[in-house]
Amino acid sequence: NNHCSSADAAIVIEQWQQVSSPDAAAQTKLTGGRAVFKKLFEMAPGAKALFTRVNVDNFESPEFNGHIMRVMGGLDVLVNYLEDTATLDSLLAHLASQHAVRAGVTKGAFELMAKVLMGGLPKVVENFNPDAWANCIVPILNGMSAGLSE
Ligand code: HEM
Repeated sequence: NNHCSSADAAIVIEQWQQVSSPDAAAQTKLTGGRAVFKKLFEMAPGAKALFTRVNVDNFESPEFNGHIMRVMGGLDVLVNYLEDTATLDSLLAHLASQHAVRAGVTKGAFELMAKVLMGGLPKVVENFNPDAWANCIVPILNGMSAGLSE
């Protein structure tokens, strides 16, 4: 499949450690994830309604915290599998099917998420390498949104 080169993958995996290492993760994943969703809803206010079930109206509720950590945990697994593209594709196919059953989730929302991540990550990752990240993140988000409507 069209994933990033192993050189790009190595950079991204190494830089992701700054966000996801065990001592950083408990806070950065939650606060970073919150920032991502806040920005996403600013850019696409209509998307908020998709998350009613996980109590999006109470942005710091246990339910929405749980949702954020499922998403960030998912992203963590994907990034760490960038160099094993067969397993990566299997993970992406599973996530794609989990999103396909949620009415209203579109490809466009995933494109927006890519933009939000590319805008936010430089704030928490030192020496952020935009090319490597774009090369790796875009195929991941495309893979997860495969089969969704535009
Ligand atoms: C980095 C990108 C993303 C990752 C890794 C990700 C991952 C996940 C995971 C792991 C779940 C929980 C699945 C389950 O337990 O059933 C989930 C649920 C969900 N995701 Fe995503 N997601 C991402 C982006 C998005 C985007 C861009 C949207 C649309 C705006 C979206 C919409 C949803 C919805 C509506 C749910 C169900 C929430 C609920 O439990 O009611 N996701 N996502």
